[in-house]
Amino acid sequence: MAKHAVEANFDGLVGPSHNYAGLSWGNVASRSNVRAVSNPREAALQGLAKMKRLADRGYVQGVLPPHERPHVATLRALGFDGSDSDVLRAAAEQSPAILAAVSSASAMWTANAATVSPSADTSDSRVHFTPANLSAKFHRSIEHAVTGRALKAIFTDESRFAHHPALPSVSQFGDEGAANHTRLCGGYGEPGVELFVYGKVAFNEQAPAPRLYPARQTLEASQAVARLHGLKDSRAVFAQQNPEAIDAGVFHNDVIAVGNGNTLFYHELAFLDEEQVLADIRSRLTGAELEAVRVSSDQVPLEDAVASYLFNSQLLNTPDGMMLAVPGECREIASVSGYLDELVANAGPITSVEVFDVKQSMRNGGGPACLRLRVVLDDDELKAMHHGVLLNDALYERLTTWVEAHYREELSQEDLGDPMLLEEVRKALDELTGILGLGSVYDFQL
Ligand SMILES: N=C(N)NCCC[C@H](NC(=O)CCC(=O)O)C(=O)O
Repeated sequence: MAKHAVEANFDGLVGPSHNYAGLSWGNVASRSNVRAVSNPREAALQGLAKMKRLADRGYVQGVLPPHERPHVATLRALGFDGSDSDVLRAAAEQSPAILAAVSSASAMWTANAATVSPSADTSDSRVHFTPANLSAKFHRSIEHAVTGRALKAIFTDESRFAHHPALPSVSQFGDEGAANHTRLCGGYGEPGVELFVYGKVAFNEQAPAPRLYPARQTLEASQAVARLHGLKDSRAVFAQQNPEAIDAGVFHNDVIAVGNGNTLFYHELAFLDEEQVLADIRSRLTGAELEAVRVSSDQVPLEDAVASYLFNSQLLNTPDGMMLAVPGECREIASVSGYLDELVANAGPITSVEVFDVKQSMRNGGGPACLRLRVVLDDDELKAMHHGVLLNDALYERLTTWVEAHYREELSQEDLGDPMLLEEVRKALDELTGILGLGSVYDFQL
């Protein structure tokens, strides 16, 4: 009999170095806000407010810590030397672009932290985690070591949780984690269908691929993760993302589709072969019929979907149907706002829409769904994990006070070489691992 299980959402706490460096070619928002002055404090508080609202609604809500940025260890590996201040000064003078890359707070987008397979789907009945190598972008490729440490510190019991290292960090195995992975199921505790969406086939140059922007995820990476997690063929579907969508700015599948339970909410241009994707899911899904909520280009043009991040929403169960947690930008674009009104008026699986303000993150191309990693846990697994990262009123208050004490309200590209920033970050993060009870996860703590 299937066990009772819940979907826990782990949001990335925005780090104190949150800034706009235009690092992600192919991500329209990142490029259009390059060099804008950021507000790290507001960004972190917006993220915490989202977590709090969802925790108050009864969802299991966790927090994943930000990473140490600027990452001095990476600068040293690239040949900058001397004291930490010397390293920062030299990087700022010789290569502001490298300094910006090692200063990004991009670990906040935890949909890219890892791929997670629930125990109901895996051959050894453990929850499997593979941190994403994020090899497509230098600034993100340095995340997986600390991400892996944090996940191991939270999910420690080896009899229940299996941790794999990230895939080899080369473009052929480019892996962007849960942003290109969604799970359809009857109930969370029942075996589900894991949909892996890839942008290109690495070892077949004839296969369709985007022309303008990079495909960050390969089929080979998705298949490797499915193998590592012990997913049977009957549990996994591999589908190619529509190259046209990637070239329109859909750099991850979660910018054009989101699934929850038996429901797949997607744009008609999401997949290269829509009919095949639906057929593959339908033939594997047990215990429920697939509800395909398809949005046509007539209803919402692709460019409006990208600009509003309509599909980068969280799709959550409520006692009466599903709730779509959308970014505020969805109400600013007429086609999308009108579509949302129709969606809830129709008698479909999505019965309500709630708006969340995550503008600081959105300006770097990160909506509500980018900010969270979903981990389905049965009751015993939930009991076994480390509870210090689960948000309750007390933790929310503590983290809010912590942000207010340590975060700046303005950060420009010129500030990244300031040795004081590094000191502030380390002091804040050292305190944070204490608040969350995580032990030592950062290089400067080891
Ligand atoms: N869709 C999901 N799941 N995640 C969104 C990630 C946004 C992130 N932006 C950035 O890394 C921009 C950083 C900058 O330009 O400063 C990225 O492109 O990888």
